[in-house]
Amino acid sequence: MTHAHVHIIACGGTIAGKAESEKELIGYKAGKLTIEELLQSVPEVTEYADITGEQFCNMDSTNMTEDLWLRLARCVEAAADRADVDGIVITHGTDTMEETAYFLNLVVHSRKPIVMVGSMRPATALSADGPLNLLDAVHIAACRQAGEYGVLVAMNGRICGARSVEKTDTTHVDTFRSRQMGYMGIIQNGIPYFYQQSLRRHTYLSQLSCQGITKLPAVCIVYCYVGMSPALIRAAVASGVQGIVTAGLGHGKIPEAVLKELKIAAQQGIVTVCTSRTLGGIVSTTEDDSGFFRIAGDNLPAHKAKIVLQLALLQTRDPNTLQQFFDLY
Ligand SMILES: NC(=O)CC[C@H](N)C(=O)O
Repeated sequence: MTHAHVHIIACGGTIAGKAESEKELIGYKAGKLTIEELLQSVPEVTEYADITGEQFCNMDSTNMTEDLWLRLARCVEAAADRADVDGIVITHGTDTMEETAYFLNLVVHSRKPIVMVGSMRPATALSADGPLNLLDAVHIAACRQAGEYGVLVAMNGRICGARSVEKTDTTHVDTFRSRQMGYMGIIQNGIPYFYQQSLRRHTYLSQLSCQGITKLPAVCIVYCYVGMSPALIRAAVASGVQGIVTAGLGHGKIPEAVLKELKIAAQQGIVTVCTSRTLGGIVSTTEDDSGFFRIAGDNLPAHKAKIVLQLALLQTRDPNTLQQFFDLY
């Protein structure tokens, strides 16, 4: 049987992390091992696929930037366009993995498997979770069917979709979940099993794109809480944002004084997208008596709604048209 060719794009994170001792699970440096060293820790990968690798960056994903996202999207797309590549694995720090996964899910227009993977324990730890996670990710990327479901996150035996995946625990290995929508699949003993897929547009069906873009539109997130100052909105406007995503209360509610500032911002063409800090349920469209139209972020968390808004703003600034993107993606 001929092997699938899986190309690994390495970005760093804890999976490439090193600590002073094998007992040290927190005080370590992320992004230290190279892709070659990572692969040495799990030589079994070559039994299941022909592996090539490239070091895209080697960093703590806390410092991921939108500029790197644009470059990474091009790198992934270039790999996916290669006739000799069947699937792609991206190793990445877990802190921003859900954002990178969703960004790539929207802008990489490929039907080949794209699987993101990381670890919660550094490579030097007792019971490091990286090697098995990496082996699992390679198995999934070698499985043609996996390309149907958009960008996937494979961690701790679970397969999550990019739209719904969330990091739910600061340090535990069982941190990546899809609490609202459930896992897309499970990987057991090297075999991926799929149970569901997202009906929201992604990868080969996505009409969002960052092609030819050197900078994403500036959008910020404002978290709502008792005692918040409307000055936060004025500061955001002064910083030059084109849009503001609110992580609102309950059904996306925003304190009156803050809402007033958002209405003023709207007069300058700055759009507001409402999400909820509850991280569960849907925020639906609301228009108040003054005709101030707030875009509804659906059931996306603020940091994912921000990505949709940034990509949609590349195509339109009309709030009603922007809303349609949130209904589709
Ligand atoms: N478990 C991790 O990967 C977290 C380590 C680091 N902060 C990162 O995201 O790269």
